[in-house]
Amino acid sequence: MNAMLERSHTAFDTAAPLAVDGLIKQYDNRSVLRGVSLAIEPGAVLGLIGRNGAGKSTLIRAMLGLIEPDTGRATVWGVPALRLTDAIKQRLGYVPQQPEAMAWLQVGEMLDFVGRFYPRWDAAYVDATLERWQLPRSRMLAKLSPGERQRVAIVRALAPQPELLVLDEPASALDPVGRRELLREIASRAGESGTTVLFSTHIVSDLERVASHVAFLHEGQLLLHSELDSLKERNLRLHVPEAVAAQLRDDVPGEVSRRPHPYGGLSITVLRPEGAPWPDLVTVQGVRAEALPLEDLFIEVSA
Ligand SMILES: Nc1ncnc2c1ncn2[C@@H]1O[C@H](COP(=O)(O)OP(=O)(O)OP(=O)(O)O)[C@@H](O)[C@H]1O
Repeated sequence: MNAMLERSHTAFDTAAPLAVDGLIKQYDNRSVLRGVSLAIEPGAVLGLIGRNGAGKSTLIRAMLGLIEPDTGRATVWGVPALRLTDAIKQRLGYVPQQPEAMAWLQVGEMLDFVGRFYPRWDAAYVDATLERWQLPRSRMLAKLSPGERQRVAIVRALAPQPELLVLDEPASALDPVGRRELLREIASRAGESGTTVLFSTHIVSDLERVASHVAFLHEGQLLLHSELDSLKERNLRLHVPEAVAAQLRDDVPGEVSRRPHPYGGLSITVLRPEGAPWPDLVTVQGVRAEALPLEDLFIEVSA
């Protein structure tokens, strides 16, 4: 696997809505997070992407102080995540991957109960959304389908009008219509209220629809953290004909991966650092260049 390609922020940014530095976490002597450092800018919509088991939920839980890392630190607006005050908790909304059941309550009872703890609780939003999603207040939480339970968890997280919204694979149990609606809601919260959003996913198209930034986690390491548009502009796959490939001695600057091209020569993926020029190879006669779809770029980066 490639060494870490692009570290995010080197300095620990304590003013950031969410920041982690050097997070290491092991379970049963297996490293799940291997030194993750990341800071999320105010107003960013960060899509955290990675394959099953990459460590996304573990990272999110450590960022919010729900688990303690073995090493490293996490802060929420500069406050250590393991010691969040009620005032900080009121400013953040969290949709866990598996929302807690509270099975003995009805939908409306649970939301009314939770709402009492939030000064900015938007009861009108709750009523309108429950109606739009055809979720009667009188339904028992225990009897909801996983998708319905996820919708209730989303309402619960959004109703306090949080400044920071953290969603762990929020769309996993939603149907395509629900997923689109949720993504629209995330985009409008970010656009209109300046809400900072972190959401994890393994669906690249969801990420492309709403994220301003992307972080790619692979086997517990953060391989990429970038603005989404910049990432799209900075990558190229180069098809290098055999005659040119034979003369290549060293790695190409920004090289991410190289493999034999099915029709001869080499296929080299390049990720140009921010502000750096393209490598000279791009202009060599016979070399063809194409931008990669993000999904392919993630595969190359983790190859
Ligand atoms: N409490 C735990 N005890 C033991 N192992 C754990 C625990 N929590 C997570 N793991 C392991 O850590 C690894 C990362 O899990 P995590 O849930 O963070 O991944 P993920 O990227 O969110 O995966 P997915 O996309 O499948 O939800 C997995 O191999 C998982 O089995």
